[in-house]
Amino acid sequence: MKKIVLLGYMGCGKSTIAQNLSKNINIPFLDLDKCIEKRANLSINEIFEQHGEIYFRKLEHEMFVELLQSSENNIIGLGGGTPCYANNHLLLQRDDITSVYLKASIATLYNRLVYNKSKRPLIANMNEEEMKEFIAKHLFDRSFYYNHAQHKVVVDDKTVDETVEDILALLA
Ligand SMILES: Nc1ncnc2c1ncn2[C@@H]1O[C@H](COP(=O)(O)OP(=O)(O)OP(=O)(O)O)[C@@H](O)[C@H]1O
Ligand SMILES: O=C(O)C1=C[C@@H](O)[C@@H](O)[C@H](O)C1
Ligand SMILES: [Mg+2]
Repeated sequence: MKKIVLLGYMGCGKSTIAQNLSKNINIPFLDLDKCIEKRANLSINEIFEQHGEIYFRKLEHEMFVELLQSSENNIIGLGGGTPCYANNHLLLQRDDITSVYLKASIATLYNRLVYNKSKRPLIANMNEEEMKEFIAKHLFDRSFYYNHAQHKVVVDDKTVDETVEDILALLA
């Protein structure tokens, strides 16, 4: 089986869906954000605060390339911004991987992120109105990159199990 790469905006469910998919098909899950934190020995927030976003994007690209190079079979959950920097979107089209964009609407993303923003440095300090506007604009800008995935699964109004089923159908 090819490596499976899940991508999409912050809060679309990459980590949650990947963990469930991993249990279902018994393939290990690697969360790119967690791999970066381990390598840097700092949280994502600390990397942004101490070194800035450009440094983070460099680490993110290096780690993504490294994970794709390994011969191990796994599911990789990307960071929300991974496809949008360093030409990472082109890597999504490699023949030796299956890439899936978990597509969520602005409303779904807002509802999931509004009480869960402290560990997400891009939105951590925004109020509700600012967040709504930010997500709408940001998702619009990023969609170009997300749409380079080989497959798209809409996650709105679906349970975790339903989304996992949709991905399994793509892999069958
Ligand atoms: N049907 C659903 N599918 C996936 N996640 C859901 C669902 N319903 C609620 N959630 C919740 O949405 C939140 C965001 O999910 P998750 O952290 O997996 O997103 P993410 O894409 O990995 O975000 P990030 O890019 O910030 O790491 C979690 O709190 C999760 O429990
Ligand atoms: O959307 C983004 O740009 C980010 C999403 C998170 O997964 C982290 O990778 C980081 O907070 C940046
Ligand atoms: Mg995640």
